[in-house]
Amino acid sequence: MLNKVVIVGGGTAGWMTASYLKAAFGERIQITLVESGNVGTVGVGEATFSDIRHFFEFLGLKEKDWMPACNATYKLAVRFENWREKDHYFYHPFEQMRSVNGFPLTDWWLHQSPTERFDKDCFVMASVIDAGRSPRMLDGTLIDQPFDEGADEMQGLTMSEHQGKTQFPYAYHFEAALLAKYLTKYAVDRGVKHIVDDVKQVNLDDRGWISGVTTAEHGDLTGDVFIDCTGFRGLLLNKALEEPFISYADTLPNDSAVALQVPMDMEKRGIRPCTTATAQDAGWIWTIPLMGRVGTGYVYAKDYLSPEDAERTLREFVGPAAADVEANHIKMRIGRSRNSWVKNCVAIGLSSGFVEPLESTGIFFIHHAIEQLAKNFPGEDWNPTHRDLYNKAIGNVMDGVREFLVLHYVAAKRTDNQYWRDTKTRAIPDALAERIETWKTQLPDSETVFPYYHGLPPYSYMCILLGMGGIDLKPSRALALCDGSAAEREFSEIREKTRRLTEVLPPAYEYFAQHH
Ligand SMILES: Cc1cc2nc3c(=O)[nH]c(=O)nc-3n(C[C@H](O)[C@H](O)[C@H](O)COP(=O)(O)OP(=O)(O)OC[C@H]3O[C@@H](n4cnc5c(N)ncnc54)[C@H](O)[C@@H]3O)c2cc1C
Ligand SMILES: N[C@@H](Cc1c[nH]c2cc(Cl)ccc12)C(=O)O
Repeated sequence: MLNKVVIVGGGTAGWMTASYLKAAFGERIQITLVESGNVGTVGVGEATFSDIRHFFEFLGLKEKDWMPACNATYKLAVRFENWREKDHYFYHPFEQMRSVNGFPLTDWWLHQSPTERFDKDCFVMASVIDAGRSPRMLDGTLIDQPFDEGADEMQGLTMSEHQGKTQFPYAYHFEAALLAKYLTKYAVDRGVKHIVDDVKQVNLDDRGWISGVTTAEHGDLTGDVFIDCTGFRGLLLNKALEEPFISYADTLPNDSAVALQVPMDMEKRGIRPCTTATAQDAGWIWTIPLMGRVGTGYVYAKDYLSPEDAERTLREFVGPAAADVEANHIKMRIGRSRNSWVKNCVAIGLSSGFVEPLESTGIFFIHHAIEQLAKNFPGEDWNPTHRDLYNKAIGNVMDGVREFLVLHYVAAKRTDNQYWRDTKTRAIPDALAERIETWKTQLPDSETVFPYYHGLPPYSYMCILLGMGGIDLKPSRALALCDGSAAEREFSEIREKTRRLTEVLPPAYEYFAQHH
């Protein structure tokens, strides 16, 4: 039986993989994780998809177990500011899209336009976020939802099995370093062998498969399956096995980031329960509220802005609270490895691939890869079908997310400088150009978005198209022939529900002050 796994790298990818494989295979698998004491982790990665609750659930962890330990907060949406024009914002929320008479409510919105805010008209959460509320009452109940932790009929499903069935109403923000620490304990308590040392060499056998890795002080580590979680370095997959990296730079030019972790009194500041992405002259700034600090960073294209200017802009954006904080400058490798599983090596995390963090997809990619690895775990015959299925799934997830991100820039109305004008003339994936033409007269649905699982449902595309404002959209022609009264009732029910929820839900800070 293949049961000796060596994981190289102890960032979010390494520890999530170690924890999940232990939870999946228990004593029947031996895992050694080696991480360097000299090479640090990337040090960012704080916002998630809502799907990550399937990960914690798989590990048998409840919010109360891990959230306080990671200074975690709730994320109800991404809030996009200034992408259309100055002082404009809209939300991409975690909330199921309603349908009326077979048409998505956003289509009715284009037809009837109750107000100029599609997000507030079509979703309850937009106003709940504006009011700074927690989606849970102080006693922990999740308001107005058909499911909850532990009582969710979606338990035990993988992410792709879940998609389209229900939409959980929130995701999380957390401190990446604290999550890695939490998962280290989880994994080590369950038998994962933890070595802190530098891998100096990757050893190949006659067939070119990995036979072991040589460490500085712990000798050779041998195994059956090697997981490359070494981050942007791709030490095993890209360096030792020479698997090529396919860059997405031609369509997604942001290749750099500068990050600050700014301590703050959140009681005074309050918690806005969402990630904010504020458009800038050469990219955008993320703002992620955690308990005790705000994580922030400027994602930009080096062709348009120097690291010094990016840091200066970010510091001006944050204000005096960041004066004593050291900046973390990061060069991002955007794209994916041609194949993430080659021979007996599987790359997970930044070594497999990465797109800029605009929709918080990094940890989602890791989670997805781990689910796929567990499902396709190799047997002694190394049947290539498992590897091929895995590689297809990983390639599709990343290519699909790339299309979704490119759409943000194509659809953003801003054209006020060269950076933003270039977003309208740069090449985009062929299929996306065709899809956008379709969406101008028929909002995205499951037949017209990227056709393989990539984590984003059609309603996410609708939010970006409607919010960014640069593409002219028309409602379905058929709506002119339909009776619109049911849609009007739906809009007024949303208004009513919004009013009620913003009254009864507690402020997000108050909720965490009590629960952490
Ligand atoms: C600017 C930015 C913002 C991001 N924001 C988000 C976000 O909001 N949401 C999200 O989901 N994702 C985000 N991500 C992605 C997220 O940070 C990563 O997906 C996640 O941290 C996983 O990183 P990793 O574990 O692959 O690599 P790393 O954190 O880089 O870890 C690499 C590990 O490999 C080890 N290592 C390297 N070389 C050796 C060696 N020779 N020997 C032994 N060990 C070695 C290191 O010690 C380290 O432990 C962001 C990424 C960037 C760059
Ligand atoms: N499967 C994802 C899809 C998703 C639905 N809404 C959002 C909003 C944002 Cl900001 C990211 C992702 C998503 C999920 O449910 O998390």
